[in-house]
Amino acid sequence: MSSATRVLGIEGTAWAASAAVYDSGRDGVDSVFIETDAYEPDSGGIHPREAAEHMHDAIPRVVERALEHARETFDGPIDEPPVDAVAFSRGPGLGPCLRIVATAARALSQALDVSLVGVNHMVAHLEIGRHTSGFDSPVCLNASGANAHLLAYRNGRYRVLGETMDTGVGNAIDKFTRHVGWSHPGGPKVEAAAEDGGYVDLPYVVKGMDFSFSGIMSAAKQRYDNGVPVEDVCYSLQENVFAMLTEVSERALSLTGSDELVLGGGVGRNARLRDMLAVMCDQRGASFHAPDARFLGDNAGMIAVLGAKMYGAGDTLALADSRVDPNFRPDQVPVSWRDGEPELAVTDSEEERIRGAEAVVDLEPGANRVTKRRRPKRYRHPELDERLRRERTTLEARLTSLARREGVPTPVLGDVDPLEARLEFEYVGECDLRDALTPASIGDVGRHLARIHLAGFVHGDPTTRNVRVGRYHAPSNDRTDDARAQNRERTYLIDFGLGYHADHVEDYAMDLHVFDQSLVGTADEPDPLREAVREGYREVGDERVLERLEDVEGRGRYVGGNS
Ligand SMILES: C[C@@H](O)[C@H](NC(=O)OP(=O)(O)OC[C@H]1O[C@@H](n2cnc3c(N)ncnc32)[C@H](O)[C@@H]1O)C(=O)O
Ligand SMILES: [Fe+2]
Repeated sequence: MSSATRVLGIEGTAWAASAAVYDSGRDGVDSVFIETDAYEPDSGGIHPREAAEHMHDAIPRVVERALEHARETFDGPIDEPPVDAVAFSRGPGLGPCLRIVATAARALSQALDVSLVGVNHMVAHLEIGRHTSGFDSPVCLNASGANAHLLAYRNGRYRVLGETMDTGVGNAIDKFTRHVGWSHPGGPKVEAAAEDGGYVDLPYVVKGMDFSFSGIMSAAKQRYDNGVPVEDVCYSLQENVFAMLTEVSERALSLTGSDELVLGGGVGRNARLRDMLAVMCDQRGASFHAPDARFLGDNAGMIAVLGAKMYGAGDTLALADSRVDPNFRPDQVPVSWRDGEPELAVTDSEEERIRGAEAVVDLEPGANRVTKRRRPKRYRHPELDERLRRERTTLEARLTSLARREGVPTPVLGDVDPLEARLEFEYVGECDLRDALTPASIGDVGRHLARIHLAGFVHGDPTTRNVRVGRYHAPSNDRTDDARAQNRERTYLIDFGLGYHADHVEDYAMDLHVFDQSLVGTADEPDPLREAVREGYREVGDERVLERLEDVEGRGRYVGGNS
C-alpha cells in the first residue's frame, strides 16, 4: 500500500486568511479541505495595515481548524504528525501579511517536526488548474486581483508570455467600483450589474502579448460621471476587459502551439470571462478548464496542492532560507516538480492554411498570393468585434505600405476589403523566422524596426512568426540594388494588424521588447539572438530606445533567458 501525501497549506497574501489540508489519497482520489476567513474592508479598497491585523487574528484560527481536520482524518500511528509538510504563500503579496503567514508556518512545521515548503502564490493559481484539469502542458491565464498574465512552461520555468502593463485586472475593476461607491470586492458587483446593461464604446488596448487597463478604466469612470447608466458601463467594461484577456490567451495558444488553456485567479470567478474563454477555445478546437470557484479566488487549497508537489520533489526550505518575498515573480521559481514532463514546444510551420490568433490566412505560393480574413470572433461582443476587425484591416493595409516606403521589405498589397475584413498580399519569403533563427535575419529585424520607429509607428506584434525569411525574387523589370543582389537573403515584416502611430520612446521600446520576448519563447539559446537584434537596431535607430528597453526589462517584470 503506497502511502498518501498530506500537506497543510497556509495562504494570506492580501485578503484571504486561509488554511487547508490536501490529501493525495491512497486510491487515486484526492481531497482538499479549506477553511477561509475573508477580510472585508468597511470602505475603500484593501488597507495594508487592516489586512495585516486581520491576518494576525484570523490565521491562528484557520490553521487550528485545518489542523483539527488533519488530526480527525489521520489514520496513521498516534505518535506521528498528521501531515507530511507545511506549505505557505511566500509571495507575491503584502509584506506584513506575508510575514504573519510565514511565522505561523515556521512555528507549525517546527512543532510538528515536518518539512517547510515555500510556495509562489501565482504559480499556485496556475498549478491548481493544471492539477484539476489533468492537462499536460497548458497555457495558463492568471486573472487575479493584483495580476494578469499568461504563463507557459518551458526549460524548467513558467515563462511570462504576456501581462498587464499597469494594474492587475481585479484591482482595475475594483477601482472603478470604488469610484461609484460600491464596497470591496467590486468584481462580483460589476458582474451582477452587467446583467442589465447594454454595450457602449470603451477603449481596447492589446499590444502584442501585453495589455493595459488604465485607459479603459479612466474612460469608464468618465462615462459614469457623464450619466451613462452604471449597468451599461459595467457590461461594457466586462466585454472589453475580458475580450482583451481572451484575445491574448488565444495569441498565447497560437504562439506556443498548445491546445489547452487553464484559468486561475479570483477574477476567474466571473462567468462572462469563463464563457468567453470557453467559446474562444471551442472556436479554435482547444480545451478549456477552469477549476471550481473555491480554487479560483485566493485559498490555501491551491497552496497545499502545489506544496505537496514540491514536497514530493524534495523542494523544501530550511528555516534560514524561508524569508518572504513581496515581489516574488512566477518566472523566478525553479519548477522542481515537473522534471521530465512535457513542455510547450514550438509548432511546425508551413501549412496551406494558417490559423493565427487574429485571422485565417490562405497561402497560395503558386499564385504568389496570400489572403487574410479576420473572421468574426464569437467570444467578442458583435459591435466590438466588427470595430476591431475593420480598424485592424485598414491599419494593416496602411502600415504595411508605409513600412515599404521606409525601405522595409513587406508584401505588396493587392486588394483590401475593410467591410469583409479581407486583405490580399503578395506571397513573400520561404519560411517563418522562427524556423530560421539566424543572427543575420535577426539583425535585419532590428534595422527594420528601427526604420519604422523613425517613421513614427510601431509594428505592434513583432514575433518570430510575423517575420518571413527567404530569397528575394526580383521581377524582370526591377532594376534596384536589391534586384541586382538577388542572392541576398531578405527579411520581411508581415502582419501590421496591431501596429499604430506612436511617437513615444516607450512604445518603440515595447515593440522591441515584444520581439525580444518572442525570441526568448522560441529559441533554445536566445542570448546571441537578443544581442543581434539590439545591434541591428543600434545601426539605424535611436539609442534612447535601447536604453528604455533595458529599463523595461529592469522593471523586474520581465526575466528572460534560462537563468
Ligand atoms: C498577490 C495576491 O494577493 C493577489 N490575490 C488577489 O488579488 O486575490 P484573488 O482572490 O486572486 O482575486 C481577487 C480579485 O478577484 C475579483 N473577483 C472576485 N469575484 C469576481 C467576479 N465574479 N467578477 C470579477 N472579478 C471578481 C475581486 O474583485 C478581486 O479584485 C493576486 O493573486 O494577484
Ligand atoms: Fe491571488
